[in-house]
Amino acid sequence: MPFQIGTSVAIVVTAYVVFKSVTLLKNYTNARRSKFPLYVSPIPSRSIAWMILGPALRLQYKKYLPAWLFDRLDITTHGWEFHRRTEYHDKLGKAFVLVTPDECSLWVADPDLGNVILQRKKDFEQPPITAKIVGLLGPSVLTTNGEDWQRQRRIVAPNLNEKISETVWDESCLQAKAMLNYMVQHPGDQTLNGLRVIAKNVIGKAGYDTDTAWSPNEQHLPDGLSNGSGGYFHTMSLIANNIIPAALLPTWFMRLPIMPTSLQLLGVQMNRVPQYIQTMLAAEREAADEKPRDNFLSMLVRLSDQEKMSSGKFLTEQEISGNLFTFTAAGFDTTANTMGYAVILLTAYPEWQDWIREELESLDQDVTKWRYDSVYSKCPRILSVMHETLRLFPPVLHSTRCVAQTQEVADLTGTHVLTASMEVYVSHQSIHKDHSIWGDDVLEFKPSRWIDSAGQIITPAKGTFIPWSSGPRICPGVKMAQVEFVATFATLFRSAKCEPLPTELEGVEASRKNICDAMADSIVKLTLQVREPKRVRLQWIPL
Ligand code: HEM
Repeated sequence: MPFQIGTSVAIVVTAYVVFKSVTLLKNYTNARRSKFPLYVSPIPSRSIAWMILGPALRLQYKKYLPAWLFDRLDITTHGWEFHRRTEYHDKLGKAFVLVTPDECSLWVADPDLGNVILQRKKDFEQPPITAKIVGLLGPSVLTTNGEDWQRQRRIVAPNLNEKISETVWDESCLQAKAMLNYMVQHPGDQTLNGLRVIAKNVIGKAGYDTDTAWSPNEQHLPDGLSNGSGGYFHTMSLIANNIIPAALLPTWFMRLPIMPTSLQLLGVQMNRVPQYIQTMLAAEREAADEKPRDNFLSMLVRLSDQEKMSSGKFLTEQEISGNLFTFTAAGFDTTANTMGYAVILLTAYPEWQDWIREELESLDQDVTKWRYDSVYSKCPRILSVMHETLRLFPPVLHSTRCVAQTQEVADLTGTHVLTASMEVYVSHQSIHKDHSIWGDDVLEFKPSRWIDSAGQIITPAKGTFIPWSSGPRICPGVKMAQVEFVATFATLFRSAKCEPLPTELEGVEASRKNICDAMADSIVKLTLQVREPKRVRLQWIPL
């Protein structure tokens, strides 16, 4: 019997190794045609086990493996660019092809080539892996291509334009004021969580017309679970924190008693999503009957009317679910993490707090008097803090595309043929850390690099600053995120300063180093974030 089990295992393992060797060879042949430099790794980079365990075990295998082996593993780990910056590109070139048994992917850190790829949306499409991961609740503007993308983009983008700026501004100021009042009284490890609460509540107000008072605990189950939106927001936050298992594991599997409690909760909550959406849409229909409303959710309700199909402006039920997820999770996680990194950077390098305060001193001390029209444009230094944070810590590390049909691209090394189904990653992170673009102080946090002699924000050369991607699929939430960031930071730093909170055993300098170390220990979940936010202990001191 043991012999039979042993033989069966040996047969399965041999078949797996042979199969992966064949696919590796096939991908290698495909990659060679491109004439880009090649880098080969034997790791099955798309296996669920590796996608979940790879990033989690990175520090262990870094410790025990020789550098040549570690390098081959590390490049297949999602988020490698954050830790390795331009290292692989320095060795291999500004564009190279990674070959594994599961993928053949072009990595681009050349701003000109990246720009061309992101402009050619028909030649370089959103790949199936994006739909698999970010489309877990249905197709959306982020996951589709061709006519489906065009129809959804025309519907979604206009709802994120200037007309919501005033609401976003007012709500961000209100939320930040409440958070500051709490933080001044409660120094400790809550700041990053508090900023997530702001981002979530601002999306709630701007997208769903939902008023939620700021409260310190993002993770606690909100009272409104039964009314749909409370439970929905809570689930979006859980998914954002566990995107890979949420996308790749079936919910029945997550709910097994042997699974960690956090995964079981995720499984239960994900099963409830259709019910939450139905409740939200029904409540919105009722509210709209009384008084027509103008927000993201009411727009979805209007377009869910299938009779509109003939007008070409409609969304299917699945698309409503998918776009709600994209709008909520993508919009909130990106902005929340950007704000988190910016607070850490300003605390680690306090001279920049003094620099932004010079700008803020001209503003009324009473935040409730601030109006978007008159105050936002007076804060270019705060916007430059956002840009500098996004340069160093872009929440989305790269734009992902795939080659739909054979394409040609050219760079300084010549013309290259790219064959389907090659994937393409335009690396925001590696381009943002390139010293030939940004200078020798590339790794320094220096917001003043964004301000020209007239005190206005500098527009960098095409393709060199792309935290929001570029081309026709550029993030439609840029303005919303900027308004939210500026309102929040103006409110926080107009009346307080932020310092590291030392423990009894460490001094201020040691605690400053501790928050920098916490920031360096980041991980990609839905977007880039500090692995252990509770390590960031801060105190807010009123001025
Ligand atoms: C700092 C904040 C943000 C960053 C860094 C960011 C980044 C990005 C990036 C890089 C993409 C393009 C991905 C690709 O090329 O495949 C994207 C797309 C998108 N973002 Fe954002 N985003 C932010 C905020 C927001 C907000 C606040 C919203 C809405 C509430 C939003 C909604 C979207 C949507 C709908 C798309 C899909 C666009 C399309 O494919 O046509 N984002 N975002």
